Amino acid sequence: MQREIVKLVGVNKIYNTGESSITALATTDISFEAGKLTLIMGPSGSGKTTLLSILGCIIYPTQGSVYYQGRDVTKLKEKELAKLRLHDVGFIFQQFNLIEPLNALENVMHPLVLQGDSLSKARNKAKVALEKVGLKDRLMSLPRKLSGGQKQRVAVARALVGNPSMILCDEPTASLDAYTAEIIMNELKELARAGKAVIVVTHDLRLRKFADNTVYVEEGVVSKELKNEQYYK
Ligand SMILES: Nc1ncnc2c1ncn2[C@@H]1O[C@H](COP(=O)(O)OP(=O)(O)OP(=O)(O)O)[C@@H](O)[C@H]1O
Repeated sequence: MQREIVKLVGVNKIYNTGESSITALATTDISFEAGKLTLIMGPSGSGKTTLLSILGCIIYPTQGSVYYQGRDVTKLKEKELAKLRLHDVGFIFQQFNLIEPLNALENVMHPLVLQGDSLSKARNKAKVALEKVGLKDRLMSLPRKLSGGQKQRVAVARALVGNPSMILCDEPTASLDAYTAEIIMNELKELARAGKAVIVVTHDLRLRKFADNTVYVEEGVVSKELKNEQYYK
């Protein structure tokens, strides 16, 4: 049975910049399921990050509702949204966003400690997560001592350690070589197979082979069809 994690109903986003307003996302109805890796593709400025930010409860839509596991989260206050993000959503970014003075283990422990886990519990869970991504020998390494691929694997461990139901990735492979990008995409695919909804924003058409679904965003319009392939070349 398909399990819907997040659903947008009649969602749009209009940014008012003073003199003008920009429709970053046109009215959209879409849902994302557990167990699926979905790519969000589109040219620069088409609205991908806006869509991802709405899915991750980072920004509110201008209109419409966002149902997270059946609950309309557009009604929640910012503090409640922050709690939801911390517990239910894992984020992975192009630039890894690791905390430089903390080693790999501490970086992965960090969200657990924020969630209220004791240090020893957080340490144990973080070790297991880092082992899962093949980094059990680098627990004490600072980010600057790690390669790009290893940094991104620490970020994957950090995103999965709290057992979120959804993992959102913004260009997770853009700073990596093709070989390392494949390793990271395989790890993300495994997380989807383990039952998470994994949503990946990318410009890279080569990543389509990892996707269960692909959605395209062009000028704020979300669809299942790629209309302008030349943008991706
Ligand atoms: N905070 C903001 N205020 C005003 N306009 C914004 C804001 N954020 C995004 N926009 C505009 O909304 C549109 C969509 O931006 P968005 O960042 O979602 O695109 P994108 O597809 O993620 O682009 P890229 O691939 O270059 O990261 C763009 O025209 C952008 O300039």
